[in-house]
Amino acid sequence: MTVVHEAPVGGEVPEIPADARGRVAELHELREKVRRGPSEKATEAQHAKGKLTARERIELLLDEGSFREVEPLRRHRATGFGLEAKKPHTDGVIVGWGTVHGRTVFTYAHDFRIFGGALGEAHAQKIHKIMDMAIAAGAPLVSLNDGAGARIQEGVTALAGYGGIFQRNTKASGVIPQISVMLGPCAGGAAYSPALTDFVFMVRETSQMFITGPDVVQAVTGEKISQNGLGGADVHAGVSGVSHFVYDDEQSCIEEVRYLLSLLPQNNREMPPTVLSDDPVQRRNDSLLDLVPVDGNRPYDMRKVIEEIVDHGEYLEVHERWATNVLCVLARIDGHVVGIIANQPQSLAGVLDINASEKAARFVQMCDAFNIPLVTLLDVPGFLPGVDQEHGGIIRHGAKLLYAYCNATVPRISLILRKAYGGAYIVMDSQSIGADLTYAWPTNEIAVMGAEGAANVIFRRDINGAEDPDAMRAQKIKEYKNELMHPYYAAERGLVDDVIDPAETREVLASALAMLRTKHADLPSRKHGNPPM
Ligand SMILES: CC(=O)SCCNC(=O)CCNC(=O)[C@H](O)C(C)(C)COP(=O)(O)OP(=O)(O)OC[C@H]1O[C@@H](n2cnc3c(N)ncnc32)[C@H](O)[C@@H]1OP(=O)(O)O
Repeated sequence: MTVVHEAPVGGEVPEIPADARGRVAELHELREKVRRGPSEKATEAQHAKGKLTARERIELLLDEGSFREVEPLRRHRATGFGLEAKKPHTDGVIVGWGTVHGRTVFTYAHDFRIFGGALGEAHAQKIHKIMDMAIAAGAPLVSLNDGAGARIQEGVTALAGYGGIFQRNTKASGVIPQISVMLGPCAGGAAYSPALTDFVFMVRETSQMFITGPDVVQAVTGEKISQNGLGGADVHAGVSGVSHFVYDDEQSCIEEVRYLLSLLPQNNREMPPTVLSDDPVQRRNDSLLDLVPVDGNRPYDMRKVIEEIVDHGEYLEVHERWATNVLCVLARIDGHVVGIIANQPQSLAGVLDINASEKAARFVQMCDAFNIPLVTLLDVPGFLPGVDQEHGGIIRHGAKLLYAYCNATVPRISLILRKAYGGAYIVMDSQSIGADLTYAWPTNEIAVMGAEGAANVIFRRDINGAEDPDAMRAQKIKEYKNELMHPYYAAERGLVDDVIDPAETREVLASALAMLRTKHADLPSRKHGNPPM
């Protein structure tokens, strides 16, 4: 049978089957043709690059057999540059919804085999429709990106199509989770939309993101660089911070998207999904005493502390390779999702710098938007001093983290493990900026700065005028430590709610989180704040 839609432009129009059965058969034939896509050769070329087709990706993302496609028969109506003769069904993007772990998820996937996945008017309208549906239904949106940006032949209508996506990305921000999975070379608009979403996933070697490709870069600046060198997965996961997660292959990448979705609510009116945990909340954390050295200058791996505290030691680390001096992870305590922000003493001693501030600020903001309580683990020597940092705007970037915490209305608990100095102590969810509960281990030191630095400033005259300046300095450091830097100084003033045995950490956090589950807090009515972006 010849499908009527086979030859829409010119040529002889085939007969429409007269009976209902014939028409149904025609429909199935058409569906099968659309499902197969443009050609076997194009599919082979996609596979040869180590990439899956759009439909294969959707199958990996969604629960088996749950995908319902929208507008599979859509075609563009553009003219010029030979487009009249090239009108493939789907117009290069497959859109629809299905379920992930039984919950509704909307998705769209660029089909690189059609116009290199480039976005034209019809293609854009399909994405707009699915985004509107996701917002209306209050369900997450996952984009599977493998597209060359604006479709060059369609000019300004393609550009306008991107505008509509950006506008919807922004409207959906903080309303439904938006996840961008980068699975091919994504240029121009195809890179900007992901930047507006909550999470960006990339795959090594096969995915790239850039505003302008290597050829344009070379023409404008003279710099010669490969696609991966300019905007590959490792660059964006480790240098620019554009990507939150990076994987070696598409299968493991998409599997992790499913895991992330299991930790997020459907929308901002829901709580994240809880599970029944068989990891007892009373489980003692005796190993923490040996894990964290008392000497504040000795490094250790904060990930091990997190593993010890959370259910079954399981967590998902966001931005694992970027700004490694701060850790941002999603995990569960007593089956309930929490967002943990922690200094990492084994990277730059856990200081806050420009990138760490920005990373943590975005994470705090995301958690607050999606009703995920915050647990902050402090072991911070301060903000990183230096000309580069000051000139790079550490004040402005550090303020982002301060703003994000001050603005967060979800339950907020902070725990000071060892030291918390200066502005970094205030910023990292101190009681004074609105933490609901603040705890400290008996090893904690909260102060404006370390004792050595403090003594050099406030006892400078005594030290310089002494017969033995070194002995005087040592004495003054000791005095300062004994007076101000003992664990109970803050507790006596009510600035920490309790000093706890490290072995009780999990139990204390779990009970505080349980108490705060019914917390309700409102911010003053306003159009929106004016954060230092
Ligand atoms: C707002 C904006 O989005 S501006 C950005 C506009 N987009 C761009 O500048 C990107 C232009 N394209 C490219 O640089 C490259 O095609 C890449 C890097 C994306 C992919 O490179 P390759 O993997 O080598 O694929 P290749 O270049 O062969 O493209 C595959 C097909 O898509 C087509 N294609 C690629 N980009 C576009 C585009 N933007 N518009 C229309 N068709 C395109 C190609 O003509 C080719 O078609 P064919 O199979 O019929 O020959």
